Amino acid sequence: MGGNELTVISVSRVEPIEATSRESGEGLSPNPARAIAVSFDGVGKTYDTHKGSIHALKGITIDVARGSIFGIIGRSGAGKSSLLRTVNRLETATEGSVVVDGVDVRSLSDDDLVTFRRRVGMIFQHFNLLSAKTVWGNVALPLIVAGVPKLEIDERVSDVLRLVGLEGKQDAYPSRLSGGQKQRVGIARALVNRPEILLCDEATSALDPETTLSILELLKDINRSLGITILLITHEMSVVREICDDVVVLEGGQVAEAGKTWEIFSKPAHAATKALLKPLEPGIPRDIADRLTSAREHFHQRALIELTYGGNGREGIKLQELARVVGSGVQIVQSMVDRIQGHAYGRMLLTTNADDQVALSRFEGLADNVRILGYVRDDV
Ligand SMILES: Nc1ncnc2c1ncn2[C@@H]1O[C@H](COP(=O)(O)OP(=O)(O)OP(=O)(O)O)[C@@H](O)[C@H]1O
Repeated sequence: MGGNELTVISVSRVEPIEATSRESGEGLSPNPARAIAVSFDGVGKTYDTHKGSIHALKGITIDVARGSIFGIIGRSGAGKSSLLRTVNRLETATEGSVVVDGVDVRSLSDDDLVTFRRRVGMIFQHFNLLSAKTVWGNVALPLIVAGVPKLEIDERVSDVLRLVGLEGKQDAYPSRLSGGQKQRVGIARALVNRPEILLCDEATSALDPETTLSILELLKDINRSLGITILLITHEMSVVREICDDVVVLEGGQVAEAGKTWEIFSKPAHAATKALLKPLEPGIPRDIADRLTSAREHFHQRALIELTYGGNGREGIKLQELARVVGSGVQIVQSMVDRIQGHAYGRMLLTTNADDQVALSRFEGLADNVRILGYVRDDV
């Protein structure tokens, strides 16, 4: 799609998908039962294979807020897909309950399941488009299967194609589309039934970074303007940081930790979360790491001090406070500050020739954590 990938989509031009949450104000409802879109309660999943039973999920209890974007992360094999697929019963939970907008998914008859699945759209990493059908044919298919009259199909398909930025592409075949355009077709197909929930299984993993950003913008737009709750699996932590309100970290089929994205990212508690977030850590610059010693070997060496902040509502390091302690032989050698959901978090590396205890007490109060990483020669 080239430049078109960056088109900002205005969703206000199309009919809102059946009033569900924010559109109708339900997302602000004081009734907590109405504020939950998906409730997993003690969910377990066991696969019986010829090699024995695999306990993919154990005792998963989490709520997904209506109108939120909810990230599911975890290492390979942690149970992310199994959990996501219990929502539209592509996999049936073998224990506990999955309640979607008040419907206990496990109790649905086959007929009711067909109707229910129209309320839950899904998009996939590899788009799952039918190559012999045009864009129009792919997007219209769920409506044709549901027996919707042709005129209405035409109207709804052109609405969603406009929504995802694919006007004029209805006659193209998937082989003629870029990865980003194919995923837009996948999103249009998922939205054409006017779902209340959208499940995304690694929806951006096959896309380049620029296209990923444009698809994330589109998902955010859909979530905000149409109030659709989004459950999203990804292995890209930058995707979670970019769009998820809440996140659950799975490990070995269980919940390792769950919470607001900014809290989990700024203060990861579980080893699995720390491992997943490691690539986002700035690390120690190589030239400094190479010269770092664990003990002060002679008085010329300066202590390398790490200040980390975030997760406590602190708005970053105040320059005024920093200025009070800097100036006396303190050098900033690396600094990173970022914001998630309006909360600052980050890390700063400093060197100082002050005595360890003096240095630590000086920087205490400036950050949430202060520690000496080692000692370097004074020519850093
Ligand atoms: N249909 C199946 N039959 C048997 N075992 C399965 C099936 N689907 C998943 N599993 C097993 O269940 C466990 C969880 O798999 P799942 O695909 O849910 O994890 P995941 O976190 O999504 O992994 P990945 O990131 O690699 O896709 C794994 O041990 C997997 O091998």
